[in-house]
Amino acid sequence: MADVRLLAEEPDQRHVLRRAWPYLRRHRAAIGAAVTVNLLATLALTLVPVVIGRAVDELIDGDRTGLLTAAAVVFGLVIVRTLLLRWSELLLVRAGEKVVHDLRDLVVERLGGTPLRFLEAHRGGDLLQRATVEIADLAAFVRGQLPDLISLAGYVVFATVVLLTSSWQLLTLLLVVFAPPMWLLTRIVRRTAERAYPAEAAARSTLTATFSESLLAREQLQIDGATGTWLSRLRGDAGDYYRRARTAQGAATWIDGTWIVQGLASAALLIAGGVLAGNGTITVGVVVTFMLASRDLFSSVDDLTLVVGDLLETRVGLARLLDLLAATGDHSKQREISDKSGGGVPGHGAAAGGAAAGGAVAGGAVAGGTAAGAAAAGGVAAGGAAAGAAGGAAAGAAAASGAGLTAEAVTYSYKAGELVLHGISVHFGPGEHAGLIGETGSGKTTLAKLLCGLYLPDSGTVRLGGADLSALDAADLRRRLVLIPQQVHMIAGSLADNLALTPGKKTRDDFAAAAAALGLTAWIDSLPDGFDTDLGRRGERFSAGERQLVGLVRAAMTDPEVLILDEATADLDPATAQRIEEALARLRDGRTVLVIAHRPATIDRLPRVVRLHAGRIESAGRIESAGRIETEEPSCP
Ligand SMILES: Nc1ncnc2c1ncn2[C@@H]1O[C@H](COP(=O)(O)OP(=O)(O)OP(=O)(O)O)[C@@H](O)[C@H]1O
Repeated sequence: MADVRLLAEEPDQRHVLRRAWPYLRRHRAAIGAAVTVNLLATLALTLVPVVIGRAVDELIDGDRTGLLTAAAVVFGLVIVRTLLLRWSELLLVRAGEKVVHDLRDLVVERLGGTPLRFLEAHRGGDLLQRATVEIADLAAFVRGQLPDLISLAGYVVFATVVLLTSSWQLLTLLLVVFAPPMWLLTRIVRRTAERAYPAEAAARSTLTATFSESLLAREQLQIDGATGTWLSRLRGDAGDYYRRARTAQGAATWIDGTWIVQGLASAALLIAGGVLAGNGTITVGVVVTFMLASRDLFSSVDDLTLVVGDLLETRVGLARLLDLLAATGDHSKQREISDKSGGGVPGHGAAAGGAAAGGAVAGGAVAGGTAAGAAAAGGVAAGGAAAGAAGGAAAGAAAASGAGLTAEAVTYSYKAGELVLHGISVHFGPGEHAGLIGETGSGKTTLAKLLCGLYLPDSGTVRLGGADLSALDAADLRRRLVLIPQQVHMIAGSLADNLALTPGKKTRDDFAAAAAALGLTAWIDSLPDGFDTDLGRRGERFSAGERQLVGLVRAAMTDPEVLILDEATADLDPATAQRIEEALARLRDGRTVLVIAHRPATIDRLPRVVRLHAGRIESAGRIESAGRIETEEPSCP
């Protein structure tokens, strides 16, 4: 089984910020400005107890003007702090929202480009949780707690400096009475939270996944009478989440211990301050400054512990998000590397290395009835030459149109050690029309997904016009090779909304022209609102056959070189089957078409049929279908 990096349920929490930095770096100026303004606001607040302490001393000395000046300065500081804080909040929220917005875009982009195998290896609900809820939690933290976190942390630092400059004796006492128990409590909270929060997040994700699967499978569960069994599974997951959430809440109760520590520290400071002021070591004003500043310091540390609790929770979400970005980033990196490795074929078979084989198979050498041009291209051309020979042998269907599609010794497994395809070698020549048949589970759909690049083979190669699929640019590949699956995916909305899901921008005229070209105008006109017909959620008002008609119209607009149709097995009423056959007949001219055929009528119409049996091409097997008997020779070397 080819490597797919699986997401960790409880990803590594270490160095999360450092790992997040590459995604934050481009916003560093905005973040830096916001943090600076926030710290200036905090500094203004820190100076208030100092001014009040001075005013008390001046009052004791009988200087009433000093008191008035102090009152004015305090008022000024409060105004400055309020304005600066508001400004910093706006800056922080703006910078934070930009980061979150970028992350959201990146996740959507990465998930869109990630191999199907990766998506299939994970529960949809888990991916959804990471891509939506965890980003939303991050956004809420940025908006709600991040400004507080910075200003509280800043206050702790500034207040410590103020206390140190006011009285080292009282600061020493404070450090002895307050710091050790606080350090111990914070450690306990951190330790318990580090265990409890990731476990809670993982359990929540499992519950979301189970819940979303119950919604998706609701019909099936009711039909099978399995609702009870599923509900007990859902209850089990909910119970597990409840237990872990309680443990996480238990971790938070440790935070209340800080009140006791603060009370003890205040009492000790008051007594020591009184003694020191009494013997003239410090002034009463310094004691006042100390008491005010230390109260603010306590409540800052208190708030900080709470915000740090939120921070730890957000860190878990961020770590899970980074895990998703790293895993999906690995895939895009792989594609990037293969794009740069010289196999990239931006156009139709025109790139170094792939060019000769691609060009030859796609239209040149083979059309002229010789594989000589391809043979001259060396290594890559070996596939092309063989392909040319095989294409020529393919019931004379090889035309000077479309591109040849070749599987060379392709293997694939969904689970390690359990091969579903055992070294498939097959070639469909340019312009050839062929069928792929075989019993249920023989691997037809899997082979189709490999042939169109949705899966990458564990070993072996798939070539389009001689070029390795994995080296082709993804967007180019999607334009050149279209797969219409058994269950065409539809989105909520109208027929027009669904038809618009093709590369490039398409207008109503394009829809109408494509439908007309496939002989489907009468069918569109028969729909209640034509192209505006509402198809319901995920197109559930259309049968599987009608969805395939939508797929065929999309394919006509994309105009690919190769079309693979995985024929629907269900819901094919005679009228729809007739429409599909007619549309396909009109669409197949000038391109390579492979149909995974289930119905005898379809098989009969195909000039060549390849049979799969238990993941192997049945060598020299006899293909029997509705009165026709052919011999299929493996057509790849
Ligand atoms: N996503 C998947 N994860 C794990 N196993 C899978 C997956 N998809 C298919 N398989 C297994 O791979 C094997 C081949 O399945 P595949 O769908 O390719 O067969 P098929 O010939 O197309 O069948 P059908 O005619 O029923 O569509 C089967 O044993 C199937 O259970």
